[in-house]
Amino acid sequence: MIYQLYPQVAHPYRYELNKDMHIAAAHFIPHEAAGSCANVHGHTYVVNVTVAGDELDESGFLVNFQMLKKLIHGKLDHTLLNDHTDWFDRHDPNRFPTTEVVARTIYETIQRYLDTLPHKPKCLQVFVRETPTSYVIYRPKVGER
Ligand SMILES: Nc1nc2c(c(=O)[nH]1)N=C([C@H](O)[C@H](O)COP(=O)(O)OP(=O)(O)OP(=O)(O)O)CN2
Ligand SMILES: [Zn+2]
Repeated sequence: MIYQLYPQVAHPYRYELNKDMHIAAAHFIPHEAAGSCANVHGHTYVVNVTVAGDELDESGFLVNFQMLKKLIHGKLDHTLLNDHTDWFDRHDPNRFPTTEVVARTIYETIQRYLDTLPHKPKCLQVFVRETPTSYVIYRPKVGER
């Protein structure tokens, strides 16, 4: 159970929802600057996703919480992140499985799904905590949301 307060994002929308997920996964950062993190090791990632919009769908949902979980937890939980070559690439630093890239790629995955919905909700923030002392927030630029 996660009951954590996350940084707020200011927005003009009527509805905002947040979905928390715990993801147990391993990774390694394929670069010498990562030091010991270049070796395979594991985390329980704590992820919070913020979605907003003005309209609900025919179910009364902004977006189904279960769909957000399926898209992210369903793909990554109990996996080696580096194996997801559609998300990560050992030859491109913008696609190494760092906390920054994990947060951005979660955003991209969710927004791609939201873009298929007729009422067009927006993902405004993705919070990813990799360790008790390290987290990243990814937010799209104002013109993208
Ligand atoms: N900007 C980033 N720096 C580091 C990342 C990252 O994704 N982005 N990742 C790592 C390692 O993967 C590591 O798992 C996490 O690093 P760190 O916060 O140093 O973990 P510790 O638990 O050892 O932190 P302490 O505060 O020292 O206990 C490294 N850097
Ligand atoms: Zn790590």
